[in-house]
Amino acid sequence: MRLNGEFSSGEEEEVMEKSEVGTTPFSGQKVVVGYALTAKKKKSFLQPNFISLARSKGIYFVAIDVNKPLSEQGPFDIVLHKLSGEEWRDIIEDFRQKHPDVIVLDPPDAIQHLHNRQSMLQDVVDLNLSESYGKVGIPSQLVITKDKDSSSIPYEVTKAGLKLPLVAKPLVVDGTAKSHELFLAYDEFSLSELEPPLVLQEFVNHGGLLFKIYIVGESIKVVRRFSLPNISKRELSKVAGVYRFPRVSCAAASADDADLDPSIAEHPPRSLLEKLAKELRHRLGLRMFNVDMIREYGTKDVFYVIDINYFPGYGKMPNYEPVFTDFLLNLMQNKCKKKLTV
Ligand SMILES: Nc1ncnc2c1ncn2[C@@H]1O[C@H](COP(=O)(O)OP(=O)(O)OP(=O)(O)O)[C@@H](O)[C@H]1O
Ligand SMILES: O=P(O)(O)O[C@H]1[C@H](O)[C@H](O)[C@H](OP(=O)(O)O)[C@@H](OP(=O)(O)O)[C@@H]1O
Ligand SMILES: [Mg+2]
Ligand SMILES: [Mg+2]
Repeated sequence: MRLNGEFSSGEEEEVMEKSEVGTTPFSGQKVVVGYALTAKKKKSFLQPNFISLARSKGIYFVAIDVNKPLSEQGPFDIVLHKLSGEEWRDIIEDFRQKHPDVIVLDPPDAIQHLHNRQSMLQDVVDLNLSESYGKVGIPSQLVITKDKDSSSIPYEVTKAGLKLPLVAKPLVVDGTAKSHELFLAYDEFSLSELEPPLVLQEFVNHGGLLFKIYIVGESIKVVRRFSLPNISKRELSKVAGVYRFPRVSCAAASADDADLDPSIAEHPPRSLLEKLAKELRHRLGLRMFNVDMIREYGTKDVFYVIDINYFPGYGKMPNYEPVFTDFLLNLMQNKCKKKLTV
């Protein structure tokens, strides 16, 4: 009998027999993880090695059929999801309300908070980290709402006192390629070529290196990626215009093995990352996200968070297979403990 469509095992799909359920460990039980992911995400996240390791620990992944009622599928212990659109948000929220026993990763409202480049960074602003951890802020930024005319942007920028150069980012991040189309602006007048809604963020020199901090529950992994190079005052005085730039800090831009100036490449202090991750997990109400952080060039401990992504490309995080397997098992263990104490 087929249980909820397919199991993903890399390229091939397997069918799970109902009789298989309940034969391997999690305290003698299987853990069934329903997933609702795009084909791209499924490919990058549910890699064969991960599926095998998880299965050896009793974790099974089952594709959710978005065309069928969610409550009629499963039963699931955990639901993993990253799909865009209001319809899906309503479905998953309704499911959470009706099935409080199922761990939904993560709540749709909390994910939605990261879909806006202004609200995503607000919690970093509100953080009050003791300076002994290092300083963490966000670059000065300005939101240009949809109702604003492009021609008013230069005035708005001057009024807000933003310093050039600026990075112009689409306000809404909705999983489309367009929401990752970024521009560097060397003068405020050229910004009127861009289409609101936008976030205009001061460009912070950071020696061309970015720290990607992956958070999975309690676990924190940091990787280094190449980024945009410093922009000198001289360059700024000579160049004008807005320039679209490609996805600079993607996985192909790994700088983990590069021979770099230690003052640029040294990881942010562990104590700072632990405090930051703990606070953000709590404030955002999310367990699966990453944070893009840069160190201001010429400083030792002045950091800026420039981006936070929900359910990022974990398939590119070193050692993601055991980290995720343990994460899922821990969630189950904690759920059992809670049940026992109630
Ligand atoms: N304020 C800034 N100062 C300096 N560099 C920046 C700034 N903002 C963005 N960048 C550079 O541009 C890149 C893309 O910016 P950002 O991470 O905000 O975009 P994104 O489309 O959300 O990326 P992701 O693929 O991580 O979701 C960063 O990785 C960094 O290299
Ligand atoms: O540099 P990372 O790994 O964070 O880049 C991510 C990117 O930020 C998005 O989270 C992508 O996920 P989707 O938004 O779901 O497309 C990731 O793609 P993935 O296919 O690798 O999961 C990027 O890697
Ligand atoms: Mg980013
Ligand atoms: Mg992003």
